[in-house]
Amino acid sequence: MERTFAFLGPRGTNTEEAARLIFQEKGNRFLPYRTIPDCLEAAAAGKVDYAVVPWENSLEGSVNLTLDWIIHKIDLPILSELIMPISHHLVSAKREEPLALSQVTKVLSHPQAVAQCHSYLHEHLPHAEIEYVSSTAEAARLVSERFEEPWVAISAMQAVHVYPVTLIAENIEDTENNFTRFIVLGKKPLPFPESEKYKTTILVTLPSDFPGALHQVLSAFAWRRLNLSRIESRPTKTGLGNYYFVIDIEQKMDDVLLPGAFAEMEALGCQVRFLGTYPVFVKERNGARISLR
Ligand SMILES: O=C(O)C(=O)C[C@]1(C(=O)O)C=C[C@@H](O)C=C1
Repeated sequence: MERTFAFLGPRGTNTEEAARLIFQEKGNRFLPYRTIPDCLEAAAAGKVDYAVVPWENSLEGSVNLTLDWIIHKIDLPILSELIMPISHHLVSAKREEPLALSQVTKVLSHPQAVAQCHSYLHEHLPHAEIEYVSSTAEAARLVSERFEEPWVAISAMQAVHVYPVTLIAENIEDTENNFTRFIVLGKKPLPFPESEKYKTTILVTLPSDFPGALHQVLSAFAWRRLNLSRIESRPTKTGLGNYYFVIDIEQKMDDVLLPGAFAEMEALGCQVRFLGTYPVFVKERNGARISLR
């Protein structure tokens, strides 16, 4: 059965690698979209079956654009998560004389990628301007097109195979512990194999004027011994100081514990929105295959 996947493009992004890794079966089609909102809207409008987007990085934290779009703009369940190691590389346009770092005037990349390479940039390219673009592959594409400019891009290794660029420096991320979580969203369920690890993600809005509401919410999980792996607050966009809490619970939706916790929060006056219950897949660094954890 043919399935279509929107990914943050153009060709050669980390998101494309994540999408192709998790959906390796023949017949799947992967379509590049220019921005994260474009990917999510394509899946929401049924132009593609699924969207694959980044949503958290181990060095830089949440990809706020993904969170905000899921919260405010669309209503698509999260169907799975892939955790993938990320390496960044410095590339320039192919040129006769290799570009010396001292000649570089501008570094282009995605804001998350730049943030994951601050130490390298501080040490080796303190003189260069930083320009944020929509993805790491877009940075490589632009640098290759403007080959007369002394510009470099921070991009993934796949981009080196897609665009006419040369590697200048490899693995420039601040630490080896650089992992990004990608999620798959879509209306139709996907037949994933059983996994040892599942998560459930919810969005909680606290009642106003309720001192200690967050404490009460957390205790609804604590006394049921439900493990939380992330609590992220995002503005509701209704006024300064109003927040949603995105909460990842380390287990699959069940019939007893989670419905009980949600009912308890609702009884406190909280609004609870279910964002998905899904298997987690992990690609180990240097691991040829993804494993289930
Ligand atoms: O630009 C890319 O290659 C992406 O896939 C985006 C993205 C991100 O938004 O976090 C994905 C993984 C890395 O953390 C850096 C950039």
